[in-house]
Amino acid sequence: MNSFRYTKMHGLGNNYIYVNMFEENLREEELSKLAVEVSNINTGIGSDGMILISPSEVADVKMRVFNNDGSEAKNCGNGLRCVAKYSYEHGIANNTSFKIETISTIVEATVHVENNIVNQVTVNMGKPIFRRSQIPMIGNDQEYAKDRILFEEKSYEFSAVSMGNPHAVFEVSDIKTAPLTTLGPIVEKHDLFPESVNVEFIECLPHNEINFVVWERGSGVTQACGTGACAATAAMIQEGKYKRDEPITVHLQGGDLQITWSTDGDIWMKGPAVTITEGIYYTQRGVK
Ligand SMILES: N[C@H](CCC[C@H](N)C(=O)O)C(=O)O
Repeated sequence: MNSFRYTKMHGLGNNYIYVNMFEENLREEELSKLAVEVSNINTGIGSDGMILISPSEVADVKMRVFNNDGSEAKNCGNGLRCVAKYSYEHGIANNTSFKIETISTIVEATVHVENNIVNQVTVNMGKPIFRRSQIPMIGNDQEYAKDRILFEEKSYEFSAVSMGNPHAVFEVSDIKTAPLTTLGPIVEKHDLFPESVNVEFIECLPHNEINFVVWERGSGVTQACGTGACAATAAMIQEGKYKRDEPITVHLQGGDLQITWSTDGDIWMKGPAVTITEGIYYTQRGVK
């Protein structure tokens, strides 16, 4: 029987099993299946996926993200805040601001500390990508990718944005009636998206507020999606609904994120990170 230590953390209810690879050494070929195993609420620990906190050659720490279907993701906003919290509290990072490497980018995180505990984290998520070919999304290459999908005799228009990972953002009049669990999985695997896609339904409110629900690529409905909140905010500012440099409050099912797209081009995300529990996971897999 093999075992390894884990920490379960969440960002607005978007929860993952975090493994400190400075101390553990899980085998590369087992990672995808292990993510599926630990995410199972009945036979595993239960989570939206697994996140590895590893040494980096180009930043202070590296984050690798596996969805609960075992697919590896290129970025994760809620995961970045939890990795920042963990790294600071466990002495992996020695300053309150430091760099985190992901598959798609290197971001700068700043932890907000009270009595040596990190409750809030601000992350510079870098620049949103709108070019169709870079989402990636098939079709004629546009600078700002909008398209529409017919579903149950209604036409749903969406904007495509990448935050290092792909997002299809649907603006609807009321998210309570959005076809999240019906249209969400169809769009996730739609032929338009060669690498699949995360699917957000949003409702634009006055006073710089957005209501938001998400069907995540590789995990289904989650309580929150940090990169999705950034993607949705960028799309709505691009469409003139809100302004650059003004903080937008995104109301996700698990709580609020503050997203600001600055005129210098970077998107800033501020929100909570919470440690739920830590323990030892036992597995039949040859993980070491
Ligand atoms: N499902 C996403 C990864 C997790 C993103 C989300 N949990 C976040 O907080 O950004 C993908 O496959 O691109």
